[in-house]
Amino acid sequence: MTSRWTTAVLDTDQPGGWAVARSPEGFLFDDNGALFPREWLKRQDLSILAEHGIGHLDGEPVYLLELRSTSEVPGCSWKGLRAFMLDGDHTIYKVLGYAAQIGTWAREHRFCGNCGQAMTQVPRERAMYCQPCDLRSYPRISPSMIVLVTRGDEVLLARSPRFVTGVYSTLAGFAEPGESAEDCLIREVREEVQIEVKNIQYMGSQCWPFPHSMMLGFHAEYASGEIVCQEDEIEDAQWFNVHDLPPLPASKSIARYLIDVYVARRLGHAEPVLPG
Ligand SMILES: NC(=O)C1=CN([C@@H]2O[C@H](COP(=O)(O)OP(=O)(O)OC[C@H]3O[C@@H](n4cnc5c(N)ncnc54)[C@H](O)[C@@H]3O)[C@@H](O)[C@H]2O)C=CC1
Ligand SMILES: [Mg+2]
Ligand SMILES: [Zn+2]
Repeated sequence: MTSRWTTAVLDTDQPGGWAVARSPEGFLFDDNGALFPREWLKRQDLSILAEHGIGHLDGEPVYLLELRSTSEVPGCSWKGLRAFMLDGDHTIYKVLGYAAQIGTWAREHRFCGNCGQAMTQVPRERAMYCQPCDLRSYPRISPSMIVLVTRGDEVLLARSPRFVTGVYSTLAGFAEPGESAEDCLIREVREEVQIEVKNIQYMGSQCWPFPHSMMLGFHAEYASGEIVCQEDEIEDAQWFNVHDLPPLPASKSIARYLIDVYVARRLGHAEPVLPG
């Protein structure tokens, strides 16, 4: 099956195509969704910081208008990326997730980190360039490990104070310089719950554009230790029986996938598919 959405670096001097608009309040949308005819959108009263050609949807070029501030557009409203993930078409969420990552990165790399001078967009490449330093900055991606630790019929799930009330999820954390994926996973589980794990198995990955994580998902078995929650980071962590699980993360997340796969295996059900 060919993908409906492919990323590309498009020339913003070319006319036509679709456009999405992103402000501090999220993406613009109306009854037809978040994609607007680009020429129409550019005639609206928007405070455009930058324009990026980001790819093709069903063969049509798509651009991002990154705005300085939120403006009123008649008949339209603004909505955050998370809401598009939860209730929208998955392909549109992929377009908007990519747009959000490019918009954030370009906005945060307008000036050279080495000399402080203004950087420029490199034509035909997704990079910002500082001529005096001959320095290119590419979109930032932050690898994060996410792991479901299990002990027979039990799974280890935890709550961060940032989660929706009642929801428990798998453990996760950002890789630090000098670490392998496995080193990071072992350290994060130790730090967050003081548990040791064994038999680490890679399960799959997922782009998580909040704002620029690349989630690498694993399964690991419990080896030793008693749960001790990390202060401030982990509000509660428990072993839950697969027959008696708490409220879980959103169905399209890799956290949910890791849990659903394990439960399906234990109960002999069909395995779910990880949303790309
Ligand atoms: N897609 C999914 O199913 C899930 C995704 N996640 C994502 O995984 C990522 C990591 O999870 P957390 O438990 O929050 O991480 P974590 O356990 O490493 O703790 C977060 C702390 O890491 C530091 N930090 C923030 N950004 C960083 C970066 N880019 N590199 C290194 N350190 C950084 C900050 O001190 C922050 O308070 C987050 O982006 C989170 O949204 C987490 C759970 C589920
Ligand atoms: Mg964490
Ligand atoms: Zn420079």
